[in-house]
Amino acid sequence: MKKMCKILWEDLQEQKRLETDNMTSVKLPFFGRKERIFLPQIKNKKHFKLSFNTSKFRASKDHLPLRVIQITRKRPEWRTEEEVKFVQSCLQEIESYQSYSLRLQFLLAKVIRFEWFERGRVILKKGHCSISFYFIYFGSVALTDDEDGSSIFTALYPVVLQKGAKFGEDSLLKGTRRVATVVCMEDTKLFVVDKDDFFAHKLDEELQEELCCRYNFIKGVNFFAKWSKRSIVTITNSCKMEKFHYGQVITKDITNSDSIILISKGTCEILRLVDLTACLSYHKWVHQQLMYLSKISPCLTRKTGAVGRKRFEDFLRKSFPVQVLTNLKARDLKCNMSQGGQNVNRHPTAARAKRINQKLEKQQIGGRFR
Ligand SMILES: Nc1ncnc2c1ncn2[C@@H]1O[C@@H]2COP(=O)(O)O[C@H]2[C@H]1O
Repeated sequence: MKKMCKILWEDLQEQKRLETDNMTSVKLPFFGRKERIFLPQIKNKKHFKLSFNTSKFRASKDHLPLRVIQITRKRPEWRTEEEVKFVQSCLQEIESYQSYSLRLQFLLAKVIRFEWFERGRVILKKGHCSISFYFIYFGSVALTDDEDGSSIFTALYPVVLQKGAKFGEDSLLKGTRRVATVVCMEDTKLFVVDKDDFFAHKLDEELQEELCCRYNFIKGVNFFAKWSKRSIVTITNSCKMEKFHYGQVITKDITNSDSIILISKGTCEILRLVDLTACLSYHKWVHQQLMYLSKISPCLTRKTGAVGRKRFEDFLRKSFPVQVLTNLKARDLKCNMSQGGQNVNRHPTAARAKRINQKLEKQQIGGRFR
């Protein structure tokens, strides 16, 4: 609101100035500062109309809700659970933060605070004691070996950490000194976790426990059996835990993914679409199955009058267990039902699809014996 008033006031001042300069005699398409308030074609003074340039008020990429800043200014014990959850949801923008378990994310959101540094500002110095660690919400920082960080803007290939990264955690956990100087490459928004809060809220224990669990799990996977301890520790520190609920698609196309997925708990199905239209043995097999089907229920082929392809598709649909192809079936069902003029949810859940499917199958069976 303040911003809006300020812009209006500035532009009204501009209008007055232009009016005194006999602006009406000059054809000026813009009124005031053109990027702020736009005045459509001034022809008649009576039709002066102020209109807002909405792009000026659109949330920018680095936008952080004011409420988050207000909450993180409070002492950890004064933050309510709802506030902490709100901060946690906003911090999902930060990739390195996402790598923690939900429990740790919550604990971090309880103690985290916001800081903003301008370009060129040294955040921490090499050799100093570690008192906090940082998440980059927006901007970038560079690492250097010299204590004052002066070489950063002249170095050819500085190590740069971008939005989403974190730094300073290792020395805080190990109680060692800083191994590098960190300088802002641009105006940078950071979330900071202080050592005192970190240990007071037993985040170190939580973190160690989580890392230990991850390490043991990764070590137990056959694929990593021959990997060195150091490599496994590196993976442990860089991997991220994610939870998926029943029926949720983990990834649509794993071949395009740049990560590998390890299942620590539960099961998932991997569906592969294979084009068998040119495969003779497959057609032979289908033919055999259809022959068999027509033997055990001859009315099916005679009564439906369906063409081979339709019968084949029906057969395929029924030949897989319901839970295996729930999603495909749901899609198929949606299509079938909308053709029949029935009203179906746009995204039926797996359970619902299963129920509808069973109902349909029952109807079909009933139909066959009528
Ligand atoms: N090569 C690197 N790549 C990424 N981060 C680094 C690298 N070297 C140092 N850091 C980070 O920079 C931080 C400097 O302070 P710390 O030693 O506390 O922790 C360090 C790491 O988090």
